[in-house]
Amino acid sequence: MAKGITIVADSNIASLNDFFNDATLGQLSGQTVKIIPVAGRDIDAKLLSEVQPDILLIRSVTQVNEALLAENHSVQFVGSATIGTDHVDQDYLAMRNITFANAAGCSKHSVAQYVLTAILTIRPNYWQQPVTLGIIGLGNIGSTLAQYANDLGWQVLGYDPLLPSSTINNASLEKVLSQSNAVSLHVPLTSEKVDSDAKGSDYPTRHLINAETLAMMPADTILINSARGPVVNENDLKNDIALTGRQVVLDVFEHEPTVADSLIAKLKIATPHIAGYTLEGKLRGTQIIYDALCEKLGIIPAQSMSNLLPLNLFLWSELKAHPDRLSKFYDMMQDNASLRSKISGENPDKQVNGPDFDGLRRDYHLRREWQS
Ligand SMILES: NC(=O)c1ccc[n+]([C@@H]2O[C@H](COP(=O)([O-])OP(=O)(O)OC[C@H]3O[C@@H](n4cnc5c(N)ncnc54)[C@H](O)[C@@H]3O)[C@@H](O)[C@H]2O)c1
Ligand SMILES: O=C(O)[C@H](O)[C@H](O)COP(=O)(O)O
Repeated sequence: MAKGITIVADSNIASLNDFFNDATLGQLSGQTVKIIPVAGRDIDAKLLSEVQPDILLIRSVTQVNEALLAENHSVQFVGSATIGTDHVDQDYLAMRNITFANAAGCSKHSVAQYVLTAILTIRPNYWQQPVTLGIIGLGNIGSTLAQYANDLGWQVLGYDPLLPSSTINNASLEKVLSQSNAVSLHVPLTSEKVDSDAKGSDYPTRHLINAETLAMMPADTILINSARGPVVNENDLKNDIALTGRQVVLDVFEHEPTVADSLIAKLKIATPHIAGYTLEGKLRGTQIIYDALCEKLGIIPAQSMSNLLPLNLFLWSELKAHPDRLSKFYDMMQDNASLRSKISGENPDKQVNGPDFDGLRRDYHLRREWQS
């Protein structure tokens, strides 16, 4: 009897059992598949030492590094059903000869639609008037957002120092910040390169938005962060808002999953890291890591997300024709209210506690991604 395949997986990964089972993974070798679903923050070194799984499937809340895997000698594949990879020490995995896959691009449309919804919820007149949209980071999400902006006839000012100049990568950071009606952040979380450390960046994004860069932005320029919380220095942001009255939308937070009320109270819109949380975005994330695992195992994928998607009637073309239907496509203020309803405690420690923030994400009713 061939040894079975044991998988430890973040229980917040969409449709785990549909993608990872005897039929979808064991059809060649006759192997049985055992999935152990665990809350992402509870996947720890003790668990991996005791269970010794073959495969580890995670999302962004599990830090994958030497501390997690030092006592584990069985994992051969790590899949993160997310775009961001700042929670994974990829150099360590490579040194351990552990295959790694993330879900690049999986929720690019979902996040771009989140940003459009934020801007048009705050300023519905932007449906009809010329807008300059600043985009910092022009990869999968930033470039997708630029497509939607162009579709609305908006001008795009884009800044991405790691990509060649283009029709959207067309401005300095200063120009994007100083000449846009709204600025949206779509960069990975990276730190200063130290010596030959491959993990660092020549263009680090940690605290990219700080007192100096905020001062370059006119007071009425909207700022939206749906990238990673630490891209924005939150103390500097609070001071900027107090000074300028800036309208700011945050989906990610520097000290997530804890979020201080002293910050939330200053925000125009605050949501619990759900910009990518559509059914399509999450299923695509699972599909991509499933396909990568099949490639590792040398088998043909036997499951497709198309089998799992109900009819989707949300059409971007319809919304463009009927902007008044935006709240029926995505009522972002409901997510804003849900997060604010979780604020507890007494000043000066009023905050959203971590378990409540995580609960909002775990129980989130997945939106539908607008189809073109
Ligand atoms: N809030 C959410 O639900 C959510 C969902 C998906 C992704 N994200 C975050 O969004 C980030 C971006 O996603 P993506 O799919 O566009 O990633 P991507 O890797 O396709 O693109 C990121 C781009 O940022 C650029 N970049 C890097 N450093 C920069 C800097 N200092 N200044 C300007 N540009 C810089 C890179 O050159 C790249 O083109 C992810 O890394 C993830 O952290 C958040
Ligand atoms: O990087 C991404 O794909 C998104 O930020 C995603 O939402 C990760 O967050 P998670 O749902 O895994 O906590």
